[in-house]
Amino acid sequence: MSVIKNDLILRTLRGEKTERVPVWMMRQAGRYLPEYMELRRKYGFFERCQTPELACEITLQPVDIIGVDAAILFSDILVVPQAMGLEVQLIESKGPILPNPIQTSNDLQRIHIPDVHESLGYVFKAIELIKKELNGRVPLIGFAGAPWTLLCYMVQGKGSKTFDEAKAFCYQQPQLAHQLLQMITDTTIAYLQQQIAAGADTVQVFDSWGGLLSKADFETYSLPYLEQIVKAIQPIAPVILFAKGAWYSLTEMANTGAAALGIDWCTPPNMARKLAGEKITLQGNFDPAKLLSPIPEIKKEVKNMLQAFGGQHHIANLGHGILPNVPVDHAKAFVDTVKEWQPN
Ligand SMILES: Cc1c2[nH]c(c1CCC(=O)O)Cc1[nH]c(c(CCC(=O)O)c1C)Cc1[nH]c(c(CCC(=O)O)c1C)Cc1[nH]c(c(C)c1CCC(=O)O)C2
Repeated sequence: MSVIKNDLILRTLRGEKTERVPVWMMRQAGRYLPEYMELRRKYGFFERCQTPELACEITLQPVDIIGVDAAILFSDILVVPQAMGLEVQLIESKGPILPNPIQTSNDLQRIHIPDVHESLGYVFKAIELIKKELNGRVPLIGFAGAPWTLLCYMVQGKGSKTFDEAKAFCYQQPQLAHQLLQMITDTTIAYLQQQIAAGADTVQVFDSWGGLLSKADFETYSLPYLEQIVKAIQPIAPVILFAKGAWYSLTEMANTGAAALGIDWCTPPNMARKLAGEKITLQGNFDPAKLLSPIPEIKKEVKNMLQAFGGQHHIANLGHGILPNVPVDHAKAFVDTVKEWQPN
């Protein structure tokens, strides 16, 4: 194992003070990069995920091109439902499609808690390769979808603005919903443990649709499962919880013992800090669409964001994934501004 030269993110996650704020971007390996688009023309989405050499090459692209302080594994949250036995297709311009979603207790019989070595071994191989190629330049972030967000896709069968069918499933058949959430949680814990065993230095749990639930429902259908994941994983590697839109439960999420909480751009940094407490690291929260502003405007707004977080116990990031139409030099301006900034 090589020593990590730039370990700013890991030190920030441990709650240490650092000489500057570290930075990475959600979905940093993706369509705004011409180098990614070139591989996208040649290989299918899951082919890119399942071929360790391709996953490795794509993971390293933003490290080499944009200069971020961490790599994030190139994969997708939907490889977990796939490993559990559901068919997942990724249709260009339509997003994910699961042709046989879960709707009844019979449907639950079609899925299982997989042996992650067998069904997701390609991910661990990719991680080993990435660690070798990174050679300690920056840490590697592993990840998984939160059980609630995966349930959304597994029940709705496709992307949605409201995930109303997934919510109806929970409200009409709560017992079944909890059974499914527990199966996803057990799979996710084993999956993240093996990502860490393969070399991931930290992991992020993406609850992209957490904010679709009321506080009470978030604390029924999402939080207890996030808590199980944190309890199992935090003793072996720092966990970043990102529940987009679920600002109302930041206190409860901080109480899980996670190392860091992701914040979206609708949650002001001072409010997030008040709710989450003084100790925990906060990550975020630049509006991804603001990367479409002129570069001088991006620089000004990034500095405002950094000042609002105060310069310590903060990992600079977007408040959600980078948009495909962001010019590369705008993404680079975001990263460079963070790297150059010092608090007043
Ligand atoms: C909800 C969700 C998914 N996947 C993910 C989430 C949670 C984060 C979020 O809310 O954005 C997570 C994800 N997906 C991908 C990564 C790779 C690592 C990274 O760079 O952050 C990560 C961390 C690659 C991807 N996953 C996907 C792409 C685009 C595929 C392509 O067309 O090349 C990439 C680079 C496909 C995908 N995968 C998913 C959707 C809805 C889509 C289609 C919409 C879209 O294209 O953005 C499910």
